[in-house]
Amino acid sequence: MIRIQSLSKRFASFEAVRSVSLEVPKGAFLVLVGPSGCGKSTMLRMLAGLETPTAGTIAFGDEVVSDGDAGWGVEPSKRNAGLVFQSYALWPHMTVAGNVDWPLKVAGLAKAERQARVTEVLKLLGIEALGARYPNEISGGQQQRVAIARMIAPRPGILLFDEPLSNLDAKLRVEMRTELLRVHRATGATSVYVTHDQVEAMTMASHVAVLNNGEIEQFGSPHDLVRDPATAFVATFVGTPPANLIPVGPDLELVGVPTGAQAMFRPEHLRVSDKPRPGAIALEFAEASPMAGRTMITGTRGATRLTAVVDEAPDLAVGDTIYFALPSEPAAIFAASGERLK
Ligand SMILES: Nc1ncnc2c1ncn2[C@@H]1O[C@H](COP(=O)(O)OP(=O)(O)OP(=O)(O)O)[C@@H](O)[C@H]1O
Repeated sequence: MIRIQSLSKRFASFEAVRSVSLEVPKGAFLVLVGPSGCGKSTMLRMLAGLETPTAGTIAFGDEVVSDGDAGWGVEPSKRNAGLVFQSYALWPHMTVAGNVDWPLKVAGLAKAERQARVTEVLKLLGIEALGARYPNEISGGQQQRVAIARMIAPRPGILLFDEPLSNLDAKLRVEMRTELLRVHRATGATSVYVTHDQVEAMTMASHVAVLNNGEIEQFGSPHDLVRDPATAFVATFVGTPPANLIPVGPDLELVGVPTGAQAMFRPEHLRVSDKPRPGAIALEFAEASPMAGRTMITGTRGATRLTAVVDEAPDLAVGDTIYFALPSEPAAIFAASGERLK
């Protein structure tokens, strides 16, 4: 179990993390997701013990490991937590087996026990054939597997990942997501995983915290976030594709909703046509891409950008006028400031 209470981190006058509180049970796969600079890495570094919080606490199970109010924290090496970064940081002069063995040696385990554990984790990561190779003799994807094997070898109760897949090509990244989840389950550990990629977050997480400007916009399951976004930011950040937000105003009048509020419409609820329809919004056709047997259509005009997912796509060239028809009721309404009204 990980419990974070009123956690803040200030660098000089800049507050990178602002009073974050959340709790996940043992075995959870928590993803911290948000745009660049939102404070994800700072959160992870505080969990690892590499940064001391300015205020608030972190507990792993019953043990408080960081106390910002007291200015105190348990040493990184004594937290029962393993960390994997985007760059693999393997020791180049050691073989794959040597790299994985290293933390066990540091922990003072007997040789026979170490050998058995190295074999076991190399097998779990599917790299048992690479034990005698050096890091420069294996691919990037294999190096990342070695880094993960090295992290889990001493059986940490908490696994911390900072964008571990972002150096891999797109296909390998998708495969490694599944692999990582398998390893996470096999270890029974509680994982915290940082990414800016919402698709990664939504496919891997048991719990997601969406961060923006150092604050939690929403904390919940991937399903909760898509079905019931708490803020306009979350509505347009998660989902494939994310929902549309349209300002209530000249393009869209809604009874009882003030001008300036924003109405949310899901891409699968929009209809498109190359012919004008009453109430439809005229945009310029920007792109069409196939998506699981359907077509995702995007239209733009100035700052307005709408996405629809449809069965039948009109035959249009880029720049042609396309009409987006909205359902009569929006799926949600947000204030101009982003908070959910309905
Ligand atoms: N040591 C530091 N000193 C001063 N400011 C810092 C320090 N570390 C981080 N920051 C600032 O805190 C904010 C959050 O940084 P952080 O690295 O946590 O963001 P992030 O969400 O991980 O971003 P990215 O996805 O780009 O890595 C940023 O504005 C960053 O410039």
